[in-house]
Amino acid sequence: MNNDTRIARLEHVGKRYGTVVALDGIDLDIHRGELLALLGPNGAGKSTCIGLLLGLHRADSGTATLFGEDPQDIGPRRRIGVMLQAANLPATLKVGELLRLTASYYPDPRPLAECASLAGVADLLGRRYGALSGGQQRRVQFAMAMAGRPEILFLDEPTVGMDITARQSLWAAIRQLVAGGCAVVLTTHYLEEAEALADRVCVIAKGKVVSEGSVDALRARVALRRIRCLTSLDPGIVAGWPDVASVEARQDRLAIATTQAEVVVRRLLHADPSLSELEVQRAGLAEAFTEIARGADAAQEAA
Ligand SMILES: Nc1ncnc2c1ncn2[C@@H]1O[C@H](COP(=O)(O)OP(=O)(O)OP(=O)(O)O)[C@@H](O)[C@H]1O
Repeated sequence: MNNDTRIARLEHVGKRYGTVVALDGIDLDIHRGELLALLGPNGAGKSTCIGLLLGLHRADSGTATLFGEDPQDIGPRRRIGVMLQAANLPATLKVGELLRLTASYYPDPRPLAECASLAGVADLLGRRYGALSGGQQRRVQFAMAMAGRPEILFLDEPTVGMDITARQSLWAAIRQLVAGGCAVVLTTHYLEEAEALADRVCVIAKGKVVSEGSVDALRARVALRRIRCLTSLDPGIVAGWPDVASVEARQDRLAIATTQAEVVVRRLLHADPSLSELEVQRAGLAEAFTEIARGADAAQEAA
């Protein structure tokens, strides 16, 4: 990607909390208008990366920059929007009041009605924040995060606690912001969320980037494919065939994992001519992620 489009950077950043190494010389670039998903197990260092770019912490070594400046300066901070995991907002304020207050911090705020409609909180404006459900509160936080027309939006696990409809409408709103040129840095444990939204995925483990690329590129690293079918074949026998990595059986349905889908499909059709509902799928991001994390662990043990 073109270096001129970089708007936020971590360069060789190290960060410790006492004896805990949270970031171990990490490099990360965020480019204008992209949606970058940060993935990684609990404690990998994702929130610490975001905290450094927001100017909430200082790096022990290396540098963090936002629009080429120190993230603790007010200039770059006016150009970002944030939705953190924990938001401590005054419970007695009404949603409309919270949105107006947030807009007042910015030189050219987005109109309140637009924020409310994008975040799906237009019908909550008169309600007290503290009386909202967890999912509704998250949507209000999202509306606040975009109030200043940010050039980068940091979303730390934004859809935790949301039902499926709320999650999908938040995804639609995120897509709309990205289409309008806003960069988004998203951390999530929902891999289908990264799969649905991300241009680029960075997998972090133990304070380092262990893998990086498009969703498709990461998926392609996993050669495994999954065959599903309805068959009377004995799962134990299929599990013993060459090239079959695993077999899961539920009643007459089999799910077979293999790197040689064509070979196994041919053998299945030959062994059971009445086999039906055949499906072959490439592994998803979830499988790729598990394999990358396992590979990173093995590399660390070998070092
Ligand atoms: N304020 C703090 N004091 C002490 N240790 C901390 C602090 N914040 C984070 N850590 C430690 O730093 C490491 C990285 O934490 P971080 O919150 O960045 O991980 P994460 O990838 O965001 O995890 P999660 O997916 O659980 O949110 C962890 O070992 C965590 O315990």
